[in-house]
Amino acid sequence: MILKKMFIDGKWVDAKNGQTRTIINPFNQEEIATVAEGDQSDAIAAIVAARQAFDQGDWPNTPVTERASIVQKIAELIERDKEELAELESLDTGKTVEESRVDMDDIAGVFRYYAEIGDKNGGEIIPSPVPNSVSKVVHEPVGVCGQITPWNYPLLQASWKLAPALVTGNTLVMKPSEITPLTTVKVFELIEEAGVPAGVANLVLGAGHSVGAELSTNVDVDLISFTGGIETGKKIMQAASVNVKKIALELGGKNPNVVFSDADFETAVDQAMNAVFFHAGQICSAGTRLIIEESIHDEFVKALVERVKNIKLGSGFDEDTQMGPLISAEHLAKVESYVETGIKEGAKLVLGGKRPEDPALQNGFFYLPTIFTDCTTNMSIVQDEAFGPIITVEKFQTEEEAIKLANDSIYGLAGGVWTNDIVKAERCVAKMRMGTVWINEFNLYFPHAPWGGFKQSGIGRELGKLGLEEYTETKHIFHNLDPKPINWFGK
Ligand SMILES: NC(=O)c1ccc[n+]([C@@H]2O[C@H](COP(=O)([O-])OP(=O)(O)OC[C@H]3O[C@@H](n4cnc5c(N)ncnc54)[C@H](O)[C@@H]3O)[C@@H](O)[C@H]2O)c1
Ligand SMILES: C[N+](C)(C)CC=O
Repeated sequence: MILKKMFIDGKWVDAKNGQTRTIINPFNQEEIATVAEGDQSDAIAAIVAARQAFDQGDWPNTPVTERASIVQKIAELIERDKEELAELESLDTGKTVEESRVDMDDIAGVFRYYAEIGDKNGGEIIPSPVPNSVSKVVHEPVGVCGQITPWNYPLLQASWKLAPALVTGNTLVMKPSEITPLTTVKVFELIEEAGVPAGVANLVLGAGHSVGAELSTNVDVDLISFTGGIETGKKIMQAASVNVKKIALELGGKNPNVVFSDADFETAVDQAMNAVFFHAGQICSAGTRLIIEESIHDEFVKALVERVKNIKLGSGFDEDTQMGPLISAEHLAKVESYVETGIKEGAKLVLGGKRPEDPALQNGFFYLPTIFTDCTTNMSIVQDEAFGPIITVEKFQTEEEAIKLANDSIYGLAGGVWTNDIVKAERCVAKMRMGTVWINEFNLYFPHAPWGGFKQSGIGRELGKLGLEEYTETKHIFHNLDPKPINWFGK
């Protein structure tokens, strides 16, 4: 099996310690790749390269139009290699190839978007209170950026960091999740092909506690951008305080999906199902907390169960598969334990709650789509992010109650409201404490709109103009065109 290497200072290298890691397919546990397993020393080498490329290299001062055309070239190369990338992503994560193809289109779109807006952040002249002077604000790259990504959308989450960092003139060290590094390795091949200079974009593979921890603590890293779980996010925030790094955190969610009785019933059922069971619920913005108006609750649950029980589990490479496996044995065990806790807490299991019995699925990390009713906000299955195919159903009688239930979470990533009453919809979303709220929609994101969380779902925003600004420092330049002594202390 070919060894996938790391990319440091423009060279493909093995881990200094010679270690490797085997990557397995979550569908059948077959080995799909061997990759270098770097550690702290490789992270330091990459940070040194990125620091030198920023402090002494040309990249930060390269005209933004030139950087943008390289970012545009990366988008074109991703489109050229879309099928290979999609298949790699599905091998690595278990998601369907159809889903991975959609991801690759989104990813190319993110690079295109930042190539387009990279030169639209040119700063401004501001009115100066001093005669004969010029006051202007400019935006400069932050410096060396550490970028850490999760396993559920490996390349998509990487693209949200790579594209804005590169176009704004930063240098970077990226660490993908150690269990799903393959598409990120491939994209670094494309970054090299597109002509990004040596040392500007570096890739280190390895575990969070070694490579990730070094990126978070090393004083030569100016910004750390992290997407992952809340507990890791807290550690990174603490570590980053060592040199008051800029931090951007995209953390978890426990997202409410509120359905009023006047919503379009069929659409709401269909989308409630999609909101949770797409990618086996391994989505930060999955609509795991279904909050239904009491008058339609029973009928809605019945219709949902009828639809969900037919979801076809299987290989992401089979055309009729609708849901793949979970990512790992550890994650499967975590999901199983959430379900056990839910039962103990008194939630009513109405579907799933176990692994499938189909012999063809026994080597994969599969779990059946699971529905709990009779849930209350004090239950841990309603509060904790299980990150699996589990939906909890709560009911409400009044709009106020619905909003209270929706907001009753430490998280604030995303949420949805289903109703045909546009005034009620606007009233509700105005009160929902989340970074993204959808009306008659769920789980939609696109490059132009910012993404990020309220409350403990994170700090900062990715995508949109704000996603570009995360990678810049703002500088005020004041120029006195007619300097004279002030004589405040006399002559
Ligand atoms: N808000 C968003 O946009 C968004 C998007 C995708 C995923 N997520 C969240 O990601 C989580 C799932 O991903 P995961 O299980 O890979 O998360 P995780 O926190 O376990 O790992 C994420 C990354 O952090 C690294 N890491 C682990 N320990 C570290 C440490 N001490 N220091 C530095 N890095 C460390 C890991 O190696 C990995 O690369 C879920 O909570 C999900 O909601 C959020
Ligand atoms: C941000 N998103 C929705 C693409 C992936 C979350 O896990």
